[in-house]
Order: sequence, then C-alpha cells, then structure tokens
Amino acid sequence: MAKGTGRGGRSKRSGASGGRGRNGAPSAKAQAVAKDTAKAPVTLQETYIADCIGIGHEGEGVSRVNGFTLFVHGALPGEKVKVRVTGLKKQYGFAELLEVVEPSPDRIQAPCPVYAECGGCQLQHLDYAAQLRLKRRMVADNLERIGKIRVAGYDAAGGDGDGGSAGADAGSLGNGAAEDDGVVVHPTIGMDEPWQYRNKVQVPVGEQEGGLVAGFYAGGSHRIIDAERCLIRSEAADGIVQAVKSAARELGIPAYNAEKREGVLRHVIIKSGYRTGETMIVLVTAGPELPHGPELAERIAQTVPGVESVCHNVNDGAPGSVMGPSTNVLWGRDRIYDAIGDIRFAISAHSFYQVNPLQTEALYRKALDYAGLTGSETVIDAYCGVGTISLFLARRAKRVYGVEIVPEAVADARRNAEMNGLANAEFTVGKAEDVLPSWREQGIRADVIVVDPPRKGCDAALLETIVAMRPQRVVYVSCNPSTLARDLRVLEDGGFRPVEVQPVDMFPWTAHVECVVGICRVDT
Ligand SMILES: C[S@@+](CC[C@H](N)C(=O)[O-])C[C@H]1O[C@@H](n2cnc3c(N)ncnc32)[C@H](O)[C@@H]1O
Repeated sequence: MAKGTGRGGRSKRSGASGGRGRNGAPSAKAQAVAKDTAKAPVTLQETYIADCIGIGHEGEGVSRVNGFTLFVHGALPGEKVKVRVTGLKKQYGFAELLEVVEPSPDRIQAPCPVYAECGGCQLQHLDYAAQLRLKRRMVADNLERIGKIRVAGYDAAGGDGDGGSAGADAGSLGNGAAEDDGVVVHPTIGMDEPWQYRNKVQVPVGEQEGGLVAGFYAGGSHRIIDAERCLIRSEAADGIVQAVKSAARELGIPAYNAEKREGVLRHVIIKSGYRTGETMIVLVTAGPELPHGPELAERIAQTVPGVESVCHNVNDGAPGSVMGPSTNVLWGRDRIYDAIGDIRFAISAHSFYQVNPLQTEALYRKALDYAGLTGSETVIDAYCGVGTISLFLARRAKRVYGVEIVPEAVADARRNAEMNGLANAEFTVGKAEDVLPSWREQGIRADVIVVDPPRKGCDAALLETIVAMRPQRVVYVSCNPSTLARDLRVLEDGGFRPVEVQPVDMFPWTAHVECVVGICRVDT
C-alpha cells in the first residue's frame, strides 16, 4: 500500500461550507447549506475509501463514495484511496488524500522535491505517456459533455477521464473516423524531453524571517516557497532568480508584504527567446518607487548572460494580476527578439507570447494546416497577440487582419510584420467582439477565421459575428477544453462543424491542455 502523496486537501475550495450571522447564530445561507449537505452520503471530517474515476480541471482526482463525488488532490484514475472529507457542497465535496490503497500502474514518484507543496505542477505523480492519454481524454470528455459534440470512437463508459485507467489508450477514441462518426480527437502531441520547457517565468517575492525570498506559491495560497530549482524552467532562469534575490538583498530592497501593504518588490518576471537566448527581466513593484532601481538593473545585467532588457513595472492592485499597466525600461531595450521557425518576433513586457517554444511550432503547424490556405484567401486572426499566427498565415494568404486588445502587442505585431517583410498583414487594437462586427459592416469578408482566445473563451458577440460572416473554415486554438466545448456548440448550431481536434501538450506535468480545432462550414 502506498501512503498519501502529501498532495491531499490543499485546494482553496476545501473549507467546510457554512457561515455565521452577526449574532453568532448560523446564517440562513449556512442553514440551507447544512440542510442540503445533511443529505450527502458522507460526513465532514470522516474517513472513507473512495474510487478515483477521473481528473478534474485542476488535476484533482474525481473520486466517488456511495455515488457522491469528492475532489481529491493527488488521487489518480483507477485508484482506491483513503480520504478524509474536508468540505461539502450540495452536489459534491472535497477530501484530503490519506493513503493510496490500490495505486494506479501509471503512478510515479514525482521528481521535484517541492512538488507536494508547490502549486505549479499538478500531475508529476503521473507517468508522462499516461498524461498525454489523459489529456486527450479530457478534451474528448469536455466536447461530449459540455459541447454535446459527438467524438469519433468515444466511449462514454470511459467516464471522467477513462474510468479504470489513467488515460484512454490511443485507439479507444478512434483515429480517422468517417465524417458522420463525429469529430476526430487525435492523440496528444507530447514532448520528447518534457522538462525545462518554459520560456516565461513569474516568481513571487516575499519576506520570511526577515529575509527576502522568491519561489512559488504553495498550492491554493499566497504562501511563498523559497525554492531555488524548478524542473519546468531552464537552469538559466533559476540563476536569474538567484541573481535578482542576491542583488536586492545587497541593496536592501525589501519585498512587498500584501497584508501590511508595505515594502517594494512583488514579482520577478523572466521572458527568454528560445532561439536567440535574449532575456527580459521585469521587476514588479507595488508602488511607483524602486529604490536603487538603475543600480539593481545594472548588477543583474552584469551577472546574467543574454540579458537585453530590465524593466520596472508598477502593480498597485490586489494580488491576482501579476503586472500593472505602467512599465519603464531600467536597462537596455524595451523588447527582446525570438524566432519561431524562420519568422522573427519582437516581444515587449506586456505582450503575450506562448510559453513552450518547441510545442508552439507544432501547434502553429496544425493551425496553418487546418486553415488550408492556397494564397488567395482573406484571413482574420482574432486574439492575435504579437502576430505570431498571423504572420505564418500571411505567408500563405492574400491578406490577414489581426485584432488584439493589448496596444503594446499590436505595436509588436506591426513591427514584426515589417521586420519579416510581410506587407499583407495589418493589425488593429481592440476587442475582437467589437472589431469583427465593425469590419463586417465595412464589407470585409473572411475566407478563414482563426481564434486563439484566453481561458474564458470567445465572447458571444464574436461567435455570432463569425457565424454571420460565413467563412469557409474556422480554426480554434484553445487553452481551455471546457470553454472550447461551449463555443463549438454555438458554432455548430450556426452551421460550422468541428472536424479534427489536435491536443498539444504545451504544459507537461500540469493539468492544462492546449488544442487546435479544424472547423468547416457545413454547406461547403
Ligand atoms: C492565448 S493568447 C493568443 C495570442 C497569439 N495568438 C499567440 O499565439 O501568441 C490570447 C490573446 O488575446 C488577447 N485578448 C484577450 N481578450 C481579448 C479580446 N477581447 N479581444 C482581443 N484580444 C484579446 C490577449 O491579450 C492575448 O494576447
């Protein structure tokens, strides 16, 4: 029997339900919750043996006791686990993993020494090949259950993430099924070396026992773990974090304390160009002052090879968003350069840039493939960032229109088009859901529309406009299978059928999965 992994019960959501009114008596809401949860077949703080049948979107094991669902961090599909119930809602609850009674054959020892505490990875206790199968399964489940979209070869009995095993094997979802059999979800494209892949690192800074620390947030909290090594970022990034810590300590620059609302340094952000080796370091402070800022930047730039830019960003808002709106350069340039394939990109502090460079190439290759361009098409790239996908499209299309909400990213996109000699791509700042309807009114027609929204998915007004514009094809790049499934339902109801889905593992060892979907207008 394997003992608990130390990952149980760390969820933010694991508190017992309920609350008290001003006079100390249970509030009406608390009484209602207590009445509802009294019907649950499990009791708070009691221990049970649960069967884990799937993985939730935060990597937690979806487990069942007497038909009641408990979310258990650290449990894997197919396992029998001993748990203690830590929180109850009407339809489900949360439980802490006490012991793995019957381990999954796919369970492995997590290689990272701080995995049990750190919130960065969620699946280091699952074999990598099983992760890839599981991620494919997660995509298929979301499409079927949320989107009500038929998946070729889907076996509903596989349950939440493949029932008895940690992931469906490649064959169980079918490959290359006929059109009427539903959308084909391909096996996940994984990495040969799934470590040290992140080219962007965000490290929170704090004070512990009077000293400045920088590391990771413990899962579901804002407690900082002062780790020096992270297995999914490069050793160079580890060195930069140490260099910033040492320089800040030597110069007496204090970390920000969110509770007391005092101090200075909140986060260190590192962005690196995979092909160029160029690095940008952004020092995020709570107020406008960064004492010894230029000296700090100079020391960092002298210590770290490849640094081309040290910036200062001010974030005086609540924890949640890492950067605030204003950034100034302390040392070097306001941007770094990188290349994807043979296209060069400028990236500034506020611009989005995919974090896994090797997998990005695979993702974009598929997006381009699904766009099916011949050279005569007009293409819209909604949520275009610094124009990465747009410029690959521009090389094979007549004209590309990109839209992006962050003005700095659009400035980068324009610079990138010019730098790569692509005069047929133009970029607009704005919300895709506002700009596409106005393009439509201006008479712009698109043969292909590409969308790559943030986790919340596409705005309803954008989907409505896509349907009204009637492109021949839509390519949907998504980092969240549940909002993807929701949006695909809207598109399918509007006459656009998803044909192929390619999951790409952009974030190994985490519960995140990226996909690209090829979608056709039904009457074409
Ligand atoms: C997942 S990123 C994709 C960027 C780009 N396609 C790439 O691969 O690098 C999503 C982008 O959408 C932008 N964004 C967020 N909401 C938006 C909106 N309502 N309209 C337009 N762009 C938006 C973000 O700033 C971000 O650059």
